Amino acid sequence: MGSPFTIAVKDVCKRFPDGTLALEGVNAEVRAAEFVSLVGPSGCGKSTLLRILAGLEPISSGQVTVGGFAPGTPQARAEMAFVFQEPTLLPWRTVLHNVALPLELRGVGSQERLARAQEVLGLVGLSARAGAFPRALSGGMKMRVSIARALITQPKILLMDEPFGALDELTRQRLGDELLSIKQATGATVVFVTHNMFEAVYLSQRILVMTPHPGRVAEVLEVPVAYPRTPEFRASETYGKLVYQVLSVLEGGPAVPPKPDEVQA
Ligand SMILES: Nc1ncnc2c1ncn2[C@@H]1O[C@H](COP(=O)(O)OP(=O)(O)OP(=O)(O)O)[C@@H](O)[C@H]1O
Repeated sequence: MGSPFTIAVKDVCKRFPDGTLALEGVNAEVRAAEFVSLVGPSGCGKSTLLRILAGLEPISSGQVTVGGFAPGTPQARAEMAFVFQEPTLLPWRTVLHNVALPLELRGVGSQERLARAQEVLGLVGLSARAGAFPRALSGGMKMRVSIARALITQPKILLMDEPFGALDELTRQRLGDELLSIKQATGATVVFVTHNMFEAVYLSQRILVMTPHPGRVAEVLEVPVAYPRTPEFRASETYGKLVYQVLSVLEGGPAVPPKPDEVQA
């Protein structure tokens, strides 16, 4: 997947036409191949920020670059894919043809796009269901299809808006592990919106904690634990302390990091 790719958000404000000030003075940077989560209470502007990065929403002031390009430009769009909370699959198409759709829209020939669709279905463990229709899939499987569809264009950046929000805890954890494997295999940069602090700590290298009215980045927390993350990490004291740290910032308290000797390698 290649060249370094970074997201830079400088002093961004977003006011909607009805006057709502959704974001004010937001600064953020995402390094190439980094996994960054956006967390914060409902209405703090997480989805708005993600939609701005995707070029789906204009900013009112400030500066945003995605891999050096303005969001929404063909160059920026070519490098990213968006995964929503709802898998939004076309019910009349098989899994394979849903996954192949982005390549079809780019004019890639049938043989090549179906071969690539098979490949990415393998990445999400769904090769055996290529011929199934969405109605025959569980919620977790539908989300895997949605992720495969996002991966088929080999995006350098994956923007994910609460992708596992509608799933049960176990499926959520499994998909989280799969997502980290995919991220490691593809070198993709991931920006991930979640309400779940445990999920944010488990998956991320850094967490941007946002606060509302207007939406701001209150704190940037490092998760100083190397990949691969393991079930032991979930059971560790470090994990609990990091989650507590995020919650503390959300409640307006200090971001007291765990002491270095408490952090696992
Ligand atoms: N199209 C819109 N027009 C006006 N206001 C909007 C629009 N979209 C979002 N907002 C407002 O902007 C603020 C941020 O919304 P946003 O959806 O980004 O928050 P969020 O942190 O993603 O919330 P949630 O966790 O509930 O999804 C909220 O006050 C919301 O009501």
